[in-house]
Amino acid sequence: QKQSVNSDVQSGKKILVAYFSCTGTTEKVANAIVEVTGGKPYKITPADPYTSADLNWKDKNSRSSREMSDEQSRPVLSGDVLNVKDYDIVFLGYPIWWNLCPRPINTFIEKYDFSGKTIIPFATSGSSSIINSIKYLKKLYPQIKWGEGKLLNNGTGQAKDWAKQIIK
Ligand SMILES: Cc1cc2nc3c(=O)[nH]c(=O)nc-3n(C[C@H](O)[C@H](O)[C@H](O)COP(=O)(O)O)c2cc1C
Repeated sequence: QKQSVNSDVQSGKKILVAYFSCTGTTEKVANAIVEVTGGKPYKITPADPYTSADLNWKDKNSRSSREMSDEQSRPVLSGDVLNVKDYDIVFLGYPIWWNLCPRPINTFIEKYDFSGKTIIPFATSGSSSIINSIKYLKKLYPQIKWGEGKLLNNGTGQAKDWAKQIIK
């Protein structure tokens, strides 16, 4: 699978770097990936922005806790409408929330038709791995070609090295 991603990029396919980030950590590595790939950045923007109270994982009733305990939760997004047809490969970045991707990522994937496209996930976290979140995405969205994802907790240098190696 990785082989075909590489040759797709070599043949000049267009790259989108879509990401969701509340406190800037994922955004930093997303920007590093943009720099290396020449892809178009796209910030996934919830219509209702997350406040720090919303992000309090110690509070069972906070917005993020309620959303993550509800598999059907799909927070509404705002922001520019994407023309997915313009892109062949999508890097998709998010913070790990409760060992998963945040629900706005599900809203994003379901809002557009990514069937047959390659999506390469990347994430940042406090310490959790990305593996469980990818397993869940593959299960929910088998029509998408999922590239090998990567946890990018070691900053922009790691992000650049990784992205370079994917498009080389
Ligand atoms: C609601 C919530 C849940 C989180 N759950 C986890 C988790 O399960 N494992 C983990 O390692 N980090 C967890 N974190 C920490 C974030 O993944 C980490 O701080 C991430 O880098 C934030 O990215 P951002 O600045 O792009 O929003 C959680 C953070 C929040 C706000």
